[in-house]
Amino acid sequence: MKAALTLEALSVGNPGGPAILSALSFEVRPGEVVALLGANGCGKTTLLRSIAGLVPALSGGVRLLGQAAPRGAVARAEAGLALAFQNPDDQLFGATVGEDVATGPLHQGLAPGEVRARVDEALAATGLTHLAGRSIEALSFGEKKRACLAGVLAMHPAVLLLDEPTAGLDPVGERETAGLLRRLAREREVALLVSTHATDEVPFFADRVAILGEGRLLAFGSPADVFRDAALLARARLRAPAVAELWAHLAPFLPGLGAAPPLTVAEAASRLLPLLVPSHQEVHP
Ligand SMILES: Nc1ncnc2c1ncn2[C@@H]1O[C@H](COP(=O)(O)OP(=O)(O)OP(=O)(O)O)[C@@H](O)[C@H]1O
Repeated sequence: MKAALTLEALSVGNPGGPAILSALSFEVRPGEVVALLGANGCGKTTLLRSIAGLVPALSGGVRLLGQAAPRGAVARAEAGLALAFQNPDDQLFGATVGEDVATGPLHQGLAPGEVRARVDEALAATGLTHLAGRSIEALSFGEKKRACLAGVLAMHPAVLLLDEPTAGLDPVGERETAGLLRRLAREREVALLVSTHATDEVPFFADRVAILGEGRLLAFGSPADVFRDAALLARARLRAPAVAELWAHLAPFLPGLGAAPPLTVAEAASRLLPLLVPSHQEVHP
């Protein structure tokens, strides 16, 4: 399958400054979610802004849907790419939530009925329908983050870049957003590149993980591969999901657990129950 987004030896930094990340090469396929992980200040936002065309690359290239990406943010948006900003105040300009979410579809030149349908759909997906008429200034931080997500969803992009979409969300909202990202990828074939510090959610939404650190791409692989590499995580100032850390503490004393830790509570439960309750499999086949 042709990649939706391809980075070719891309080096990025702030205008006039040195490279923050050098020679990054990886791709995101249609229907795939790639999580972008790395410590504070490693360059996740800089990378996403550069891919979106807001900051020129220092060297290397970006391909969108198989073509060299056009220059500049507007041309890249027209080519099917959207970025939801880390700081909602950088993105939200409409008077009300509904007006703000309509901005993208209106710029796309859609008919009024289609714009309304896109807005309704995006607000429902992000749990904001009841706030459609509320002024942007009156929103809580978490509501603003959801409004940012709704705004990019309404544009129906082929490639969606999300900068910490779950930051500031309540725990249920965090899990709901993880599910929404999964569905977007599966049902609409969107390619998603998502920067996040929500380590415990990554196994729920990401197919592959890009680990950034030391000014470069340290690793690119499945959540199982990267989260089971303790040396890699230490180098990148990251940790595995909490349930995998618990497993690592227990495994030396309970050989039956096996070495490869689970990444979700559900996976841990299904592996622990037969050990702790031998009759479990007969009772609950
Ligand atoms: N306008 C700017 N001018 C100079 N340096 C900047 C500018 N914006 C960001 N930086 C620096 O660039 C580096 C990368 O910042 P960036 O925001 O991309 O990191 P990040 O990985 O997204 O961090 P976080 O996890 O804290 O959001 C940081 O050291 C930051 O201080």
